[in-house]
Amino acid sequence: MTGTAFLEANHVSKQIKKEQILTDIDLSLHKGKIYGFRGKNGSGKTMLFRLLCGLIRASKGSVNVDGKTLGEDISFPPSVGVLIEYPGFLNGYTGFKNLKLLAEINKIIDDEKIKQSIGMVGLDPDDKRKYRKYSLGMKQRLGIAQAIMEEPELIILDEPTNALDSDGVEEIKKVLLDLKADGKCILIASHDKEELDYLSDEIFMMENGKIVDHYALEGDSA
Ligand SMILES: Nc1ncnc2c1ncn2[C@@H]1O[C@H](COP(=O)(O)OP(=O)(O)OP(=O)(O)O)[C@@H](O)[C@H]1O
Repeated sequence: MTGTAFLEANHVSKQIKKEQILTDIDLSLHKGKIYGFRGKNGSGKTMLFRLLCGLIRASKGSVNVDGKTLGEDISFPPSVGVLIEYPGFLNGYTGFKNLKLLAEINKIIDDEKIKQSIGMVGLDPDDKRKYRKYSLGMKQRLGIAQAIMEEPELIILDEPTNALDSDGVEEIKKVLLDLKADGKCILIASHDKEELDYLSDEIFMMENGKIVDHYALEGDSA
């Protein structure tokens, strides 16, 4: 693909103690695309995502976002939405209140935008139930709303459709394709080959912390 990549990983490796977790990862990812990451449990998808969003640092190599190097020019990508494992939502607050607390960190969106994001993932923004009463699927939807509410340029989602019923999966697929059409750079890890193939422009296959295959999907939903 021509043009400057939005997110680049250059020979990235990660070692924790003696264990080699990621080895020589190269990525060149663009805006307006969805990238799917597939691999067995423990193949390194989550660790790679942590690294790309600045939560951990590479042992070797570098990650650049929009031309800036993580850990040198910037600590975190300037505009990123992340869903990795279970977000630390507070049990005693509603979904809206949880997102409002998080929105107060950056202060770039108002209540209306929070409610709109909650609605986009198929939840009721005015639901008075506390987070502890949410089903697993509702928690997952709220996690996605949290990741997209500030309209970040880079969206990193680890298993976004986990725990969702088939309606939920369809809703989230549509949300992700709309975000792609808006020019976001979207990374998704999933075990579901069919879902990943449907959404993605390119697939990265991971095995033992390495990218063992990388291919573009023809005739995707773009
Ligand atoms: N904090 C840690 N310290 C040391 N090793 C870790 C740590 N976290 C994960 N690992 C190891 O890193 C490897 C990659 O794990 P990772 O969670 O990235 O895999 P994954 O592809 O996301 O798996 P899954 O599909 O189960 O989510 C595994 O071998 C795991 O045991």
